[in-house]
Amino acid sequence: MIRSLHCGQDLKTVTGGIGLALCERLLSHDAQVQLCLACRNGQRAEAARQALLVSHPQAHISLVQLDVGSMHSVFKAAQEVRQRYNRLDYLYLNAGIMPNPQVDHKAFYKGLFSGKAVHMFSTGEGLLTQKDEVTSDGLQQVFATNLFGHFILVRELEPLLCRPGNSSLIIWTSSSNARRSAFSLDDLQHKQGNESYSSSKYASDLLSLAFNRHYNSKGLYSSVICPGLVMTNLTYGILPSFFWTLIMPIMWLIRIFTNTFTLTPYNGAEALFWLFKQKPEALDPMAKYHSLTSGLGNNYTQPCKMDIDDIMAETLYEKLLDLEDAIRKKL
Ligand SMILES: NC(=O)C1=CN([C@@H]2O[C@H](COP(=O)(O)OP(=O)(O)OC[C@H]3O[C@@H](n4cnc5c(N)ncnc54)[C@H](OP(=O)(O)O)[C@@H]3O)[C@@H](O)[C@H]2O)C=CC1
Ligand SMILES: CC(C)CCC[C@@H](C)[C@H]1CC[C@H]2C3=C(CC[C@]12C)[C@@]1(C)CCC(=O)C[C@@H]1CC3
Repeated sequence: MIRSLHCGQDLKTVTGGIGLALCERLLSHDAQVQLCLACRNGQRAEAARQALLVSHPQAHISLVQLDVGSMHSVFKAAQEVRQRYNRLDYLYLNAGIMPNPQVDHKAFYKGLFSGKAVHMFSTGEGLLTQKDEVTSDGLQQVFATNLFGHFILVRELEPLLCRPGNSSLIIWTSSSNARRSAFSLDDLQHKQGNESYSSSKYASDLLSLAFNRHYNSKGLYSSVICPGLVMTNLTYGILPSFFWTLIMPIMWLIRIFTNTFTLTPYNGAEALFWLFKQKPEALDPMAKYHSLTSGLGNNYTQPCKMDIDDIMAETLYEKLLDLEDAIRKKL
């Protein structure tokens, strides 16, 4: 029996985000798959469950309450999952936020004529800043939600993920916006800067590598994906949805030059779905798996080497273990 836990699967809009599209795709592929949706809002989680049951009435879908940005909630959710299940084959770490995003319009127009327009469109580099906040645990909110809550969750679910003779896979939804220069080992939480999103996603790339180094011998593997640019609540927070709808023909045009404009949650979930069909042992720990959509609308997954190294990954891992100790003492 395959069991799969997904963090951040709420149905917020009619279309839902990448997580919900993944659930649809998994159930269409294998109606027997058992899904456990870990969501912060009970009502929206139930709405997502009902939406999935409409197209897959026999599906096994359970819910667990989880606010991945709150460490108390992470410990409680992990305990609940441990009580309910004795194994997990896949853990999708998909929940992510980009609070108060600001677009640098000047940089955008400059970038258009710089000869680096394709790179700018595929990564958003230099275009976005965010304003972060502090959680009740005293952590930076983006760091806590996009990275640290997931780290604690994996550590707490270790007995279900590490089983002799069986391999399991954790899958991080990272981003093409992850950039080494936005991240500092001396400022893990990105207290000092205004690119907390990029920093947290780069940290998840590093952490995935560290997890592979520490857990492969126990049968646990970790992979990283990038969904491309997808129209979801996250992107509607950057520019209003009517604006994105208005410029849709321009985005289809840009897609001819950069296949990273996947645009729909279904397309964005391509790499998440592709990984589900792979043998964890065969995956490259240094690769980020990109969901891509061609100008003609065909989806495919392509690995791309990440700008990461073992020493940085190990240092990050050690620092997160120290922070875990401190949080455990506080709670
Ligand atoms: N859209 C895009 O272009 C890109 C997205 N990504 C990444 O894809 C992932 C999915 O985002 P996407 O579907 O686009 O955006 P959405 O905003 O639609 O989905 C994000 C999901 O994360 C959940 N979430 C956020 N904070 C928490 C929390 N504290 N606890 C539990 N769940 C939480 C949200 O739940 P709720 O409904 O309660 O808000 C929501 O279900 C994110 O990690 C994002 O960074 C990466 C590259 C590009
Ligand atoms: C004509 C339009 C396409 C103009 C839109 C300009 C920018 C707002 C966008 C260009 C590239 C986009 C991008 C993202 C957000 C919006 C853009 C900056 C992300 C950073 C969103 C979150 C991610 O994880 C990666 C995306 C990369 C590309």
